[in-house]
Amino acid sequence: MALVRNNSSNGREPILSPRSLTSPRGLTSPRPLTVQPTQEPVRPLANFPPSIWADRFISFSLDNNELEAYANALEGPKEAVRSLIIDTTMDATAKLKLIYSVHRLGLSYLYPEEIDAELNEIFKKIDLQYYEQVDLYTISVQFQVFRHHGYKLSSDVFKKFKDNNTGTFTDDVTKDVKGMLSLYESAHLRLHGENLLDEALAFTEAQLKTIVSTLEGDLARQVNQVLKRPFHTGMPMVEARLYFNTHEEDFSSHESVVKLAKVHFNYLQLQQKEELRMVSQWWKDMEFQTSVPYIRDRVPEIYLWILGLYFEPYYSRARIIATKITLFLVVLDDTYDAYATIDEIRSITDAINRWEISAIDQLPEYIKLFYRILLNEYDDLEKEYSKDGRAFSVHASKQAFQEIARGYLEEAEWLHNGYVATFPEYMKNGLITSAYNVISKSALVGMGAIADEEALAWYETHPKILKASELISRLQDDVMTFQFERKRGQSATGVDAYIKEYNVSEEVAILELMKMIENAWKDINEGCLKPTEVSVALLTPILNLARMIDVVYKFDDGFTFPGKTLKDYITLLFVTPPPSIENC
Ligand SMILES: CC(C)=CCC/C(C)=C/CC/C(C)=C/COP(=O)(O)OP(=O)(O)O
Repeated sequence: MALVRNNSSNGREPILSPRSLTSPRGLTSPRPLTVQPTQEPVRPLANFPPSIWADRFISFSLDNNELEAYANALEGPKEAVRSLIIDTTMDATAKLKLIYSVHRLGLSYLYPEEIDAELNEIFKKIDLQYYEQVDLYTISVQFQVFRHHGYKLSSDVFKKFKDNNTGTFTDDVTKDVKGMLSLYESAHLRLHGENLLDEALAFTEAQLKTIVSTLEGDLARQVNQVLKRPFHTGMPMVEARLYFNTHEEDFSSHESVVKLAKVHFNYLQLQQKEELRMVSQWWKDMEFQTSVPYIRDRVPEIYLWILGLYFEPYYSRARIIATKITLFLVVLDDTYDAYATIDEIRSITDAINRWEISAIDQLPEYIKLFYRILLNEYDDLEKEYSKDGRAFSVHASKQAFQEIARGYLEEAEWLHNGYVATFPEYMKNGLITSAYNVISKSALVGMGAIADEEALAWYETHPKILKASELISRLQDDVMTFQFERKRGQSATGVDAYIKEYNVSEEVAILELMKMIENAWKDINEGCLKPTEVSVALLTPILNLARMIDVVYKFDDGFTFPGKTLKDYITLLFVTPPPSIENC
């Protein structure tokens, strides 16, 4: 949340214009609108920057023949890469490098069993003595490839790079830029107690920053890229495109990998542009831009966020559902933070908890259309998923939505009463308002058979990895937005709660919260190691939610002001043509 508090009504258009009362889905207001000459209350308007994209993505027109042609073109290289992965004549070092590249290019979901079988076989036979003979780059790649896939290769493999006398890293490390870069990537996979990796991260970061301006070509691009964001905390789809552009030497010897990556990028871009068109059209048809014009109008940004959770083609329906529900969250969050009065917030929260259309009468005019659409969308989902016995996931999403409304109300009550919560109190509510419980549960709705009742039951236990992802979301957002929130008179942030609780300076509070975020990342890394509590397919969206917070909030409030990172990412994925497949 950002921008300066603005208490004037600002000469805005009436919130609910007659046009906004009808929609193609028959969402007509039950009563004719009579304009009451009531006095407009003081509202905490934020004047959010408008959408950068306007209707740009609505005009896309999918050519199904083209999509099908790409789908067919995938088959050949897909099988050729499969043959490489299971090739018994390839030595373990080459095999691990291949699997590393396949993973970084976003292709490992095509071969889950083959890759696991290969890694399992190699991991069983690993002799730590082997690592005494090999260079830093090779060790780092192997360390990452094992940890990416849940195998806990010991961080002791890096021990030999530390000088026992000085306790620092050896000169050989400093001279090996590629090795350092790869060690830096590896260190982000650290677990609790892996002090060597904590030190390696600080050391390599400082070294790479010192030398980056002296480098040229791909190496310079790679180092700049990793310093901005290492693979492990990035958005998988974007990381795949960047890796393809700057690490060609890693995989160019395998022609089928190059070809597969190219066709795959082209296929996915078409599919995703169509999905983005669908949600953009829906948003326009639902007339949110006119009924709730005070919110952050961020359809491509929210679609990107959800694409960050899962990009696999078979989650297309899941992405559409999760995007719509997350857009509902934006409406709710901005209504509570940047428009409604406290009485209106109480009544909206009550209506969301009653969840029945008759509750619409208690709502202020401006939010009635939203309420109707919210109930309709969930009704449609319930009908759609009841057919195959999956309505339980829709109910879980709805309950989480009701819970977050109560969480937002709690924040609003604190603010209304001028109360700064204790830190534990803040965090209890803050994990709810992180929105990640709603989003992760909503993400399950369209995922199909793997998101069964057992999977949901695991989510309901509020596992450590989910808590960690929520904590990262809540605190990374707070650290980047608390100054703006304060300016707007919003003091419900973790930074203020921490300062009050522990009577420390702002700097100390921020450092402590950053440490909590680091520890939460270690929890996530541990939760992704074998044996995992649930399947990797269910864990990955939770890991990816944490990654998306890093993407959006690492440098600034990238959601309120999406003109930097998110604009670049949206441009790269949905505007810039993917690598050409001519001559493939
Ligand atoms: C909290 C957070 C980063 C959530 C991310 C998940 C997500 C996409 C939620 C939808 C609503 C949203 C964009 C909240 C962040 O804005 P904000 O900074 O105004 O959130 P706040 O009002 O909860 O601080």
